[in-house]
Amino acid sequence: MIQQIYPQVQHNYQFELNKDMHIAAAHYIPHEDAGKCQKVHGHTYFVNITIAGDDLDDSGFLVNFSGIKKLIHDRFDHTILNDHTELFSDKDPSFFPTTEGMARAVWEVIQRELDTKVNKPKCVQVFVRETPTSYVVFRPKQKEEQQ
Ligand SMILES: Nc1nc2c(c(=O)[nH]1)N=C([C@H](O)[C@H](O)COP(=O)(O)OP(=O)(O)OP(=O)(O)O)CN2
Ligand SMILES: [Zn+2]
Repeated sequence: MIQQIYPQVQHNYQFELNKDMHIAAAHYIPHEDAGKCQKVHGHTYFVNITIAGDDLDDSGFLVNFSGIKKLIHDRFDHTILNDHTELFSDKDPSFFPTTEGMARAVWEVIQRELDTKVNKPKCVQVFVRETPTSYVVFRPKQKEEQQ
């Protein structure tokens, strides 16, 4: 597992947890500007997910680390990202499976799950490294009532 320094996210929650994982997946970017990346190719994505909150659940967890891994790793590992048509589209550039698109998709899947929890944790940052030299950070827009 790569150990690295992550960009920090500002928040006022008392607890913050981070879960790292590797995901082996293939994709292609359906646009001529993507050059060689228009062809199907693979990456070992490195993903760091940051979740924060003030309240713990009945297990004393903000959220179970293994549940987070299951949700994301089991869904995407050894798949073709473009096949996840519930999250990505080959027609709408806003939903191409770019590094940006992957970071936002991971956030959406995680936050949807967190919204079902009684202690209401928030996913405050998703970091996705696609190659040794390229990464994206996704942070949700803050709503007025959030911290
Ligand atoms: N903003 C984005 N730009 C690019 C993306 C992307 O997802 N978002 N993706 C690609 C390619 O798919 C590729 O996987 C990554 O490109 P790049 O970092 O250029 O990869 P290299 O290994 O060739 O880069 P080096 O600078 O030689 O290390 C392209 N752009
Ligand atoms: Zn790629």
